[in-house]
Amino acid sequence: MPDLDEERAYADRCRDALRRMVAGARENVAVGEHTWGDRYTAERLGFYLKTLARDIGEEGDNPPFFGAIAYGAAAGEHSRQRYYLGRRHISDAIGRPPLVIDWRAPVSAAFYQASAVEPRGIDTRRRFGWSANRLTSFEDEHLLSGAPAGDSELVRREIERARVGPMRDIVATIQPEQDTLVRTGLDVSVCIQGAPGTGKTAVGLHRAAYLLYAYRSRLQRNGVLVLGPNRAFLHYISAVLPTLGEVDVEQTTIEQLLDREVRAVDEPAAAAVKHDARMADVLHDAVYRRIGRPDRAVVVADESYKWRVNQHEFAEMVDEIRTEATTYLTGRERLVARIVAALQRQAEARGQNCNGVWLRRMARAVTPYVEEVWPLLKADEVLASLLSDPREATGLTCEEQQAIAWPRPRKAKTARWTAADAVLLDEVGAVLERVPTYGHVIVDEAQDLSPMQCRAIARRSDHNSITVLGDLAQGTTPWAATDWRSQLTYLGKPTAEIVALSTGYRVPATVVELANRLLTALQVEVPPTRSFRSDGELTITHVDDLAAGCVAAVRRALAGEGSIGVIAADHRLPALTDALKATGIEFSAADGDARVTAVPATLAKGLEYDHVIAIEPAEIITAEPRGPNRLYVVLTRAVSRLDVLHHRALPPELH
Ligand SMILES: Nc1ncnc2c1ncn2[C@@H]1O[C@H](COP(=O)(O)OP(=O)(O)OP(=O)(O)O)[C@@H](O)[C@H]1O
Repeated sequence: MPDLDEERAYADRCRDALRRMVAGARENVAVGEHTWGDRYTAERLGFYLKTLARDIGEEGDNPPFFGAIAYGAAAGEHSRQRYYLGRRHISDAIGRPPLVIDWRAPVSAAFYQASAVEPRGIDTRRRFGWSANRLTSFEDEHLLSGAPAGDSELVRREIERARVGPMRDIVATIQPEQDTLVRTGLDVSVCIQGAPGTGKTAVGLHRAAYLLYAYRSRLQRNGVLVLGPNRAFLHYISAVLPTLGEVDVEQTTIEQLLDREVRAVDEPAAAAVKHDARMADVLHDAVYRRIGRPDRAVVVADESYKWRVNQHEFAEMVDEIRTEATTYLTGRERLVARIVAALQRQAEARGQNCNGVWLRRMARAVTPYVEEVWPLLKADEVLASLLSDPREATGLTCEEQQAIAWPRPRKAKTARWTAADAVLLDEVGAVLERVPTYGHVIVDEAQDLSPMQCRAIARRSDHNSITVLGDLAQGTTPWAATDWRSQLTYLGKPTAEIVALSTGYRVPATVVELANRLLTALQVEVPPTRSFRSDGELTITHVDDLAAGCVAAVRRALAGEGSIGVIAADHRLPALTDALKATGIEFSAADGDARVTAVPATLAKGLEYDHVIAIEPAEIITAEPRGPNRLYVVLTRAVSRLDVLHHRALPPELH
């Protein structure tokens, strides 16, 4: 294997080749703008090139490769071959073997999966250490020698490094159990139950990148959707996929996906009913109840003739289509078409020429008859009518009907929709007509979704696969799942495989041990986390004044490195941020990028900070019905250090 100087020379050669690739591609864009006439493609390519240019130019901290594998003599087609692995494929000439192979290529899988027990023909696995953009070291594992490999120091250092800024990719250090999930085929739906910091989000994002590489043409049309819990989370993860060269993945929240202006908040009792699975039948009924029975025949005058479908035949058509239609509006269109076809048969029997113009005229003429029995509906009108008078919702109890009833009837135009209404509107919309689907959907923090939200996701992945990521112990919504099988059923994938991850890469062992003590209070069956990390620090301090204690803790934390997150019950946070402001400490909100971030407990999910200052656990517990779960989330955000400050008594589990 080459020595360090030779590896550095190889890295320079790769950088030069990458620069030439960018220059060549840029030229292609310039040419493409004139010849393709496809502005979209040129734009996407331009965006891709900018990312590429930024990676090798401005950012400069993305090494061209992170690992290499050298095969032994008895490795078939790979015999004595050496491959370098990087975030992207690099080649210096067409027809020559690439200098660097994309981490997603089939040959790269061996880098992640090979072990001393199962070397897969690999003689040496080399991991490279970089500092900024300089190759500083490498570490070899000789897998064929049969000696058991110890833990890689470079992997440990990467996992234990202090965190700053947004989430980074983990391509250099993906662990074997994670790699298996990342490389699961496009046709397979999988559910990953993982304790905090086990890399669920990382696995989900890398799976998106892998699928786009391995199944690009199949995914080109429908795309990949990543759903996260809130904007702060999306901000945190937003850089990972672009760094991996994937800029076309839609990353959003379920609220943004449903795209409704939310102008009101439901009482808890109303929200509970609206998110209940029975609402699917209630809404289906509310739509299909509008279909009536014809009370007259269809009669259409056509020059000197009159074509007709008698009342009985008309009623039969309605009944038949009602049972076979996939959606309400296709049913309506089919009814029009069926009536027109009946008229056409009569007209043709009389020698009429039934061309396109004639057919369209007939369709217009029969529409008023259809409207009487199968009226055109809009989702917001259906829901406004139901919420104005929910007595027709026979699947609900009287109390439930009252809980969702508006105080006075309203029209759709003046309705002030809530977040739960947005989900119901989507459901009604789907009863009316099909929604477009994605090629693959990745759902993070899926334990928090209600049955109705799950259905909204299920219909967007109809006939396609999904990746479900979550942790039952971190469920904080009133409808949070307590078992995955039923959640998967609502998500339309009842038989998806459930895989558990329990090695935590974020939270150090001392902090994990504290958080694990809460598990018994959470009433869900999940294995406790095992931490990969033996470093880290935990302090629990009683303070007389929370705000003053917080300021002092932040000051101490600022003397070290890494990001700092102050997390407190939502109603406590303003007093703390006022105190930070008064002392001139700069900080940002949960979706900002300052070194200190002030985070309400309800937004902490999915985020992580090098140093977390968690304020008053007892208050976090009492702030909401699932307070213990929220506290579990808060305590597991720390990467290197957790300071717990309390004035009130600590919750008994934490003693
Ligand atoms: N193989 C790995 N190599 C390096 N870092 C890793 C690896 N796996 C996970 N991490 C890091 O551990 C941290 C936690 O990962 P991630 O946020 O994906 O976990 P999670 O299971 O989604 O956690 P939570 O449920 O608490 O949101 C991240 O900083 C991630 O980059």
